Amino acid sequence: MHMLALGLMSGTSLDGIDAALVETNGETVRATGAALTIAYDDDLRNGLRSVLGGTGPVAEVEQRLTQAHAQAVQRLLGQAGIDAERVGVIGFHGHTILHRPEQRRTWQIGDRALLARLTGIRVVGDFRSDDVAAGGQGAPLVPIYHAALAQGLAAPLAVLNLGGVGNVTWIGEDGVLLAFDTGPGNALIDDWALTHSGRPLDEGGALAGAGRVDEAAVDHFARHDYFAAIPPKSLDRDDFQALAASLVAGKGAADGAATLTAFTARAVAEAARHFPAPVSRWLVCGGGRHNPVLMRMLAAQLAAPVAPVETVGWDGDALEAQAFAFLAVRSLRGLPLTFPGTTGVPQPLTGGRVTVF
Ligand SMILES: Nc1ncnc2c1ncn2[C@@H]1O[C@H](COP(=O)(O)OP(=O)(O)OP(=O)(O)O)[C@@H](O)[C@H]1O
Ligand SMILES: CC(=O)N[C@H]1[C@@H]2OC[C@@H](O2)[C@@H](O)[C@@H]1O[C@H](C)C(=O)O
Repeated sequence: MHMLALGLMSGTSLDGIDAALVETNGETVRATGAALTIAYDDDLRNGLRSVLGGTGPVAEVEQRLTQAHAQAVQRLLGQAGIDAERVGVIGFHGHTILHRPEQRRTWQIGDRALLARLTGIRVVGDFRSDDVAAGGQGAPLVPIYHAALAQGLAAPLAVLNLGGVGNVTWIGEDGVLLAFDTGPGNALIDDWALTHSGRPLDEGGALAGAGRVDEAAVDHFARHDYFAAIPPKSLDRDDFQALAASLVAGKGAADGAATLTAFTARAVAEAARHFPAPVSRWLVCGGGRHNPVLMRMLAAQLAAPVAPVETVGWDGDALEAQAFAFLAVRSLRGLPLTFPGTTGVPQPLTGGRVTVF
């Protein structure tokens, strides 16, 4: 049975909370509804930064983060004119502060019971733990949603998400999936922009567009073991931070931004080498598709056409939040969230924990 579900995602780029409504039975999507993003205020963003890695005032930041999510729910429902009683479930990803699947650890903060109490809606969260406990990568989780949306499109195709980290879903004929994190998405570019321009992102790729790419640095970057490793594989937000920082140290603002942007594009090109068969096109979602310099670099490096997901009628800003609505419904129904081809888990596996208010 289809139900109205509300998905919430606080992504690795630390830009804010995405919230979206979806009508789904966890297998097909009948309709997507309203969506919004609430940017973090500096206090909460700094609070989140201070607990990355799993240390610092985690409990206090978790409470503030959960309250901000409750406000996102109220605002979305207010804007859409929908009563909370009509929403069957909230899919609450929380915020990843630690991701070490090789140690069978992944940690998303977010207080399900508090969110359920504040909204009066049952909440599914903790989507990654069961997968990691079973030996999976715990990420990416969105591929099964990509596959649901892509029903009817010509395969093979690739759906690329450029958030803080990049991840890709290769969808073959008969819906076969291979998915993994590609490398850095926007996080390195954002951090560089903040340090060198005082702004939390390279708006429109303005900095990168004015700079020159250091191709030798890009080649060096591409020799990192991660790119040759056979997928599935996943990353923490800052896994490439030290390497990237050393490769752009001493560069001017524009050249550094150009080179970091080229790292992201090259990581995607390296990812394509692992595909079982070439794709007919790349559909791009996530904030990175708003960066025209990054999109141009991708188009120059990839063999198939590259376009934002809007070309096929999807909403590239709301897609991850929609996915957690979809995954929450799958969780309630006991349907698997992860698969050998998406996280490397030995068998298709259910996941998520439900809390009723
Ligand atoms: N107009 C723009 N110009 C350049 N970059 C942009 C623009 N808009 C968004 N971005 C980039 O997209 C990022 C946000 O992307 P998104 O919301 O997809 O990330 P996320 O969901 O937090 O991450 P993840 O998918 O890793 O969880 C911003 O931090 C910024 O780097
Ligand atoms: C551990 C974690 O939170 N990973 C995020 C991150 O951001 C992008 C990429 O790295 C992806 O693996 C994942 O998020 C999306 C929503 C996913 O699981 O599909």
